[in-house]
Amino acid sequence: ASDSELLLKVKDNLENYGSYLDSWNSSTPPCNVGHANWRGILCYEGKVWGVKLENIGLAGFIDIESLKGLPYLRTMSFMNNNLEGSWPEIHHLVGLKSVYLSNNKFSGEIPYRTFAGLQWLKKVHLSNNHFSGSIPTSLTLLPRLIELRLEGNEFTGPIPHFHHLNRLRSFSVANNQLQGQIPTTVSRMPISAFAGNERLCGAPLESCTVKPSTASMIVALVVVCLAVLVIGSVVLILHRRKNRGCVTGADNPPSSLGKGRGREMYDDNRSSFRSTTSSHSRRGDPMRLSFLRGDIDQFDLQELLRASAEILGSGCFSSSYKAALLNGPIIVVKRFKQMNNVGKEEFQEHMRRLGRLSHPNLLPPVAYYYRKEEKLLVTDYVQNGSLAVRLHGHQSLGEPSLEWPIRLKIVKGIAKGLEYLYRDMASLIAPHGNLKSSNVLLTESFEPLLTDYGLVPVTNQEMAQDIMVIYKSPEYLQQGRITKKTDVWCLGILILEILTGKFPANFLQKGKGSEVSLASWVESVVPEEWTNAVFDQDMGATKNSEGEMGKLLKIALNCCEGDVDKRWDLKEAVEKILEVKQRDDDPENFFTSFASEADMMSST
Ligand SMILES: Nc1ncnc2c1ncn2[C@@H]1O[C@H](COP(=O)(O)OP(=O)(O)OP(=O)(O)O)[C@@H](O)[C@H]1O
Repeated sequence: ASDSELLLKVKDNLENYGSYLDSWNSSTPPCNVGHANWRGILCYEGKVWGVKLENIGLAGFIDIESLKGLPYLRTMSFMNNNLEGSWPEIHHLVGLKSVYLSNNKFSGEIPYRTFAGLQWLKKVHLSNNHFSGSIPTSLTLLPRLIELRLEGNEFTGPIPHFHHLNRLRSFSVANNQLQGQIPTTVSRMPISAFAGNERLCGAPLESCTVKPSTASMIVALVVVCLAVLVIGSVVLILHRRKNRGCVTGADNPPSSLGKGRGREMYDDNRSSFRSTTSSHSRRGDPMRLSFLRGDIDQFDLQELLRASAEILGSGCFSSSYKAALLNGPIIVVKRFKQMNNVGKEEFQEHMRRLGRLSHPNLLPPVAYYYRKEEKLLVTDYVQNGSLAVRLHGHQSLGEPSLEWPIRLKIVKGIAKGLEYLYRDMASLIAPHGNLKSSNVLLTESFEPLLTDYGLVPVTNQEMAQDIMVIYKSPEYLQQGRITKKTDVWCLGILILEILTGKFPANFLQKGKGSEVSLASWVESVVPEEWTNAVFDQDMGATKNSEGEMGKLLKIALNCCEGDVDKRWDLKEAVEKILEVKQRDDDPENFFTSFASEADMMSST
């Protein structure tokens, strides 16, 4: 559809604009080069880059589906109107730099991932609406955020920990119902930014040493009891499966990986939390779930009690269960089988460390549970399942295979997530330790999320050697050592798997070099034959893209280099990966340059 058709649809869904939008009609395009024809439309070189409809008493709803079709849309303002209803899901407006919805009547919770991936977003103005629930945690990851105005809503819970606030010049969460300690990252803001939230404490407000009221103690007690019941049910379900043998994703042929397997098990193993809860709680085990993320009120524990558990898969290392809450998020509870040598303090400290990590390509744990013989990690459920299933199980699931642009996006996301782990878990020799396709999950927009990272220090050493991918590396198999470049080897093998569609035989190895590795097979084929013999035929290579595919394949081979001294380090590998383009003739990153020019013009 043309810009004009899309914007007319937007108009159709708005109400009460009177004659203000008379210029919005199909007789002229919204933009001519140099100027706008339509009122409230901002143009740049003949392209629609902004919609600004303020102070006109608008009602109706914002048709985001149509706005999605405007590739150059960078700013959107509907301030000072009468718009109501739930949060307009701006998640897909990926080029957006500013969003102004203040002084309307929007209400309800804002999905916590709604800002994920909106990497250009600088200004978010949502003040004086009726938004409720937690402040969405995805806001905390926006790298360019300079203005965040959330005052005058009904947000509850704590203020999340923001990561990129050096540039922030305008911030307010005043007049909400927030509570808890103000994170140090925002404590330099003026008192007025926090005013009107009775239960907030810590600098710049008063310190947090107030005695808890009786009411809050009762609430805390109820929450702990519910947590005990929920964990009881999960533990019981997990116990039932305890001795059913061990099948690692890594040791399995691709056909039995992931979703397909999960579905088979679903029928046999569907369990109700409620039915198992009561029997387990009678035994009165002292159990406590520790939450690592601020927005825990997303987990309504009473709802959890009514939820059903479904087995996603079970490996040597872990078994994963999906639990669907009635009106809330779907979560995954993962039980680890090989962590019983770790002391409580050490385990807790490590989990807190993992909980502090935050990056758009990581799936952080939400909560954990520690008992000597049981370790559970709770994470969000990720919609599109694992990369392993998408690569190897898509045919049996009747789903289309992944095209080259998506595969490249996945590789870049994995590289960025790994780079972050190397920076923030620098003390670990292998900051990931178990990078493989079943530990890469895909969001709805196929953004990859790394999981099961940073677990080497809390895993039993002798079992880790059988389970974790780093211990399949040439340096470990030949010299019994791992290095800072061992995760890079795992990355290389993973990229080969993504490009060839073949499951890496390396991971099947129990002993030394018993199988031809994926890397040596690729190396045995001459580059001229790569298009026909090496690249996954389902990837859709074209004359324009195969050169770039070849570049990525060479990068992977450099990462898989058996001689650790010659192997690239992570920094070099990531730099090279991020340089790969979708096509040989990619225009000089038009998107990026346009975005920064348009920003200079955005006076709003
Ligand atoms: N949060 C999640 N959302 C969606 N699917 C998940 C999630 N966590 C795990 N899975 C999927 O569930 C299945 C089982 O995962 P799990 O981590 O227990 O085993 P694995 O990765 O196959 O093997 P291993 O035990 O060696 O880690 C895998 O297909 C995995 O991709």
